[in-house]
Amino acid sequence: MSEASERTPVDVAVGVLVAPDGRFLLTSRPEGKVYAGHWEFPGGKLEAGETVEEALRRELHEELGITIGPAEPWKIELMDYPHARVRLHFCKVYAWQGEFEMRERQQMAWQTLPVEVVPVLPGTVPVLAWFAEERGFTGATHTAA
Ligand SMILES: Nc1nc2c([nH]c(=O)n2[C@H]2C[C@H](O)[C@@H](COP(=O)(O)OP(=O)(O)OP(=O)(O)O)O2)c(=O)[nH]1
Repeated sequence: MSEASERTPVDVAVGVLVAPDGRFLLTSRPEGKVYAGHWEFPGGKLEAGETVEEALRRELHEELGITIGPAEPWKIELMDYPHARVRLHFCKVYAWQGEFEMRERQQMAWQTLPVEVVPVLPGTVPVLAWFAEERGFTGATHTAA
């Protein structure tokens, strides 16, 4: 792969599931993926022809076994990793149906600020800062790995 195509951003749909009590869902990256064991918001790459919402609905069904209601676009963030450049489309989701099943043997944790699980994925850190701003939370949002 040429350097230029390696650095073309890959679009990723990411779900920020918010429960009625304000807690949000983090999941750990499965074994075998880059950053395995790091905590993130669940989601994955768009497939050809998919919208962000379609990709999110598919990914959360594949990974967590749930069917999401509407996905509300929230923020877009570009991240440069050594392995890839990704454009993260964070969407808030307030409604879903079905029981959670960790279909990739990942772990899940409902969290609030400050986040207790460690380590969090670098691409997750800005989201915690947006939550802090929204919620008037001051102080460290997470424990640095
Ligand atoms: N799901 C998710 N991915 C994130 C977040 N922050 C962040 O930088 N990323 C990055 C990590 C990965 O490079 C990319 C997502 O790709 P992935 O490998 O999880 O997606 P996928 O499930 O489609 O994977 P695969 O089929 O290619 O194995 O986005 C986040 O909060 N959630």
